[in-house]
Amino acid sequence: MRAGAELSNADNAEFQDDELRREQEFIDGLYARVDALRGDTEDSVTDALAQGDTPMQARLERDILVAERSGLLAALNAVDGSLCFGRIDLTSGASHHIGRIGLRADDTERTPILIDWRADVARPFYLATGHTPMGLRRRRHIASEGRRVTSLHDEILDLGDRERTGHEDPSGDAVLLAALNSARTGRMSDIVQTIQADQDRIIRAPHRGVLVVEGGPGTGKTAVALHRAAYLLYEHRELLARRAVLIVGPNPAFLGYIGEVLPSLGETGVLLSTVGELFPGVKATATDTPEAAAVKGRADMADVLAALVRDRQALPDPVIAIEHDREVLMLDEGLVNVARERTRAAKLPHNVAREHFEGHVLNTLTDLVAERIGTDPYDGTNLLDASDITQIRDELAENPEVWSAIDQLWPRITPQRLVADFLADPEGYVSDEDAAAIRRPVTRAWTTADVPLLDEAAELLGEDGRSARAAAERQRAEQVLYAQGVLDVSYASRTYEFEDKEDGDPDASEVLSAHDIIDAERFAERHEEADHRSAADRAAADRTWAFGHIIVDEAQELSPMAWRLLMRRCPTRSMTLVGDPAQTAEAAGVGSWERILAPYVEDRWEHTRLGVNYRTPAEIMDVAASVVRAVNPGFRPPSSVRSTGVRPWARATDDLPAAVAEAVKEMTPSPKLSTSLEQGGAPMGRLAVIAPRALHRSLAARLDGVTAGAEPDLTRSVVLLDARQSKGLEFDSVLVVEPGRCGTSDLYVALSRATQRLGVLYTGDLPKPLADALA
Ligand SMILES: Nc1ncnc2c1ncn2[C@@H]1O[C@H](COP(=O)(O)OP(=O)(O)OP(=O)(O)O)[C@@H](O)[C@H]1O
Repeated sequence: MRAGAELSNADNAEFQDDELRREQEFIDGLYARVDALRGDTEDSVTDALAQGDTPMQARLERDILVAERSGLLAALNAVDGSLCFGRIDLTSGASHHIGRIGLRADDTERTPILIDWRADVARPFYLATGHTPMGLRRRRHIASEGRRVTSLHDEILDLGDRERTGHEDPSGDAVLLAALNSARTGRMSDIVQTIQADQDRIIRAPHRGVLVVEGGPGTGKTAVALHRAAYLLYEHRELLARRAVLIVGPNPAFLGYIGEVLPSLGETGVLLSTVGELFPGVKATATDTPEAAAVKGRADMADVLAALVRDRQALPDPVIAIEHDREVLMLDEGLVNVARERTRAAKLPHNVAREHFEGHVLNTLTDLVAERIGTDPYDGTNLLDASDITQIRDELAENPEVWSAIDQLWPRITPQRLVADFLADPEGYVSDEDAAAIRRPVTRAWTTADVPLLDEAAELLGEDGRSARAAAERQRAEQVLYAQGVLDVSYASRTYEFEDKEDGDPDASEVLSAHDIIDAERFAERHEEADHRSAADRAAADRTWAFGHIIVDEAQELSPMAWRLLMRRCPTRSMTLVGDPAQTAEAAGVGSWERILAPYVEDRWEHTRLGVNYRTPAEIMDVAASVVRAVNPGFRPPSSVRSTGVRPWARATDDLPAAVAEAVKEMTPSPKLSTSLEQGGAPMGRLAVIAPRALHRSLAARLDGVTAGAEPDLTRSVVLLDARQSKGLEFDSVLVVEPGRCGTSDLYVALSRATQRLGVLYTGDLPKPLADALA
């Protein structure tokens, strides 16, 4: 580095090269440390796995070590090629390199050599400004390709400091703009190198309570939510590794799109899911009409389901006759009503309460029998003693007619049965119009809007204590069987060895086999303890799991019933909700955060806003905003951080498939562009054709290699989507087809997906706001 003297061009180039070389050397050292750590970790995993027949306890410890080390290995592998991206030089003379993970030197002090971006020490990298330098004199962004440093971008934060490196970036945003202008890959990438100050504050907001992050298209809500998950996992590692973080997204394609961000930050302990996947054992494969989804999502469905359950707790009409001991017992409405009210008073879920109801009915019938056979004809007193009564009760409990009456009056019900029956015959529980919207045959597959109903039903029904015990017993028996199988295998292999070595006489051996020291019961217990699935995997299989933190993306879309489900999964209410009310598509969605949250946290939640659009250039955002402004004149879209000078266009056509095919050719990278954008022969640019679903078949027929359907492959160069599917995604170029057939918010979403180019194709007339904006 030199003081700011004048340099010749040649001197300057050499000076810059020196600086680059020094940085490269340092980063080579970091990679050498990573390689060494990786080697050690791999060796310890291999050694542990090679410890064949160790005692059980040692084997458990080994499994834990393998799981932990494998996680570490995954993190080390994930950061390879993008380990270090920044450096801060402090006025104190210290300097720190910032990276995706933290590293320490292999010396006795274990000196930190790379600071994790989430550590407090790294914070000035994101927040310092010339106005508030936070003790920094310089911030450096380091750009790399793989392990090779390609350029340095320095910002001088202490204006009195005259030392220069030759890599000064006076605007301070070259790295950000390069990231925003880079070709899309079909997978979201992390933004760890260029997190902006307002985003950083949200990422590091305290863990407790509900935080709502609102912002228009492209303001980085999704990116911020994912980095917040990584930050919380770092800051509250112990709690969140145990309870896991749940990230809820609108559809599987979106989850695929964001799925690589957290692993690239070295974090894997997160469950990504749609609401439709949150009831273990059910996969939502069918689709509701918007009307049906809206009815099913309404908060009053909770009351409807509660009423359905109560109605299953029936009364005899007017009496059930039970043949017992050559007599007939009359179980009438009055008697059952008493048993039912006593059972209900316990306020237990229906299936759990069933045991109580059984008890009350058996007692009632016992009284009837005792009265008949035990009453003294002279003074009316009962001559039976306690053991007689117990015997009568036991005999009644053996009578299948008693059980058939109980099954009729208080049946065991599964959530699936309750919801399927309701949807097949909803009359009487909802209005005729709503019933017409949701009615469907019992056999149809589940939809996303059914899942919160199933979950609500599961809460109301609970698990019958007896069947829960039976299930636990079954599971235990399976484990014992499994353990028996393992022991048998070990026994068989022992015999084989002995036959070779000891002439087939097993008893001649001094080697103990597993059979000798442990039986299947004990082995099963050990096996149970050794459930080393990650918390995220266990959470995915457990409907009643309480997550440590929940992040909801596109939160504006969720129905009140979906919120009930999510709140049950997060009793601590540690949540981050991100969304944009202007992009609400679902009729079931709730219009205001107040209304969503009041039932759960009253007004105890934080609201924060992101106002800069990093995705959509100003030229495109103006067009997108015009659509919302037509219905809401006061609407203010987020301001775009860049403009490209490329104007969006609109063309009329009377042959849509031909016009789309032509436009797709124009909008996929030109040969000139593709030389710079191609990598490994595959064009980097991605184009989305966003068209009404009814046109997909005819359009796809004219587009070679296009990907479409419910879960399109977003890494392909041309993707065909409808507006709803495009939510949350982004592409280099977007072609919107027949905008007049989209609702306002869907069209706003579709028009705001492009990072570079937007074209519009239509038949007939262009909607007026678009015609004005594109004139
Ligand atoms: N600080 C940043 N540095 C680099 N890129 C950023 C930054 N913030 C956001 N981006 C990029 O801007 C784009 C939009 O971000 P993101 O998808 O998170 O926005 P969003 O608010 O969720 O948008 P939408 O509501 O339209 O889905 C992404 O490509 C993201 O990587």
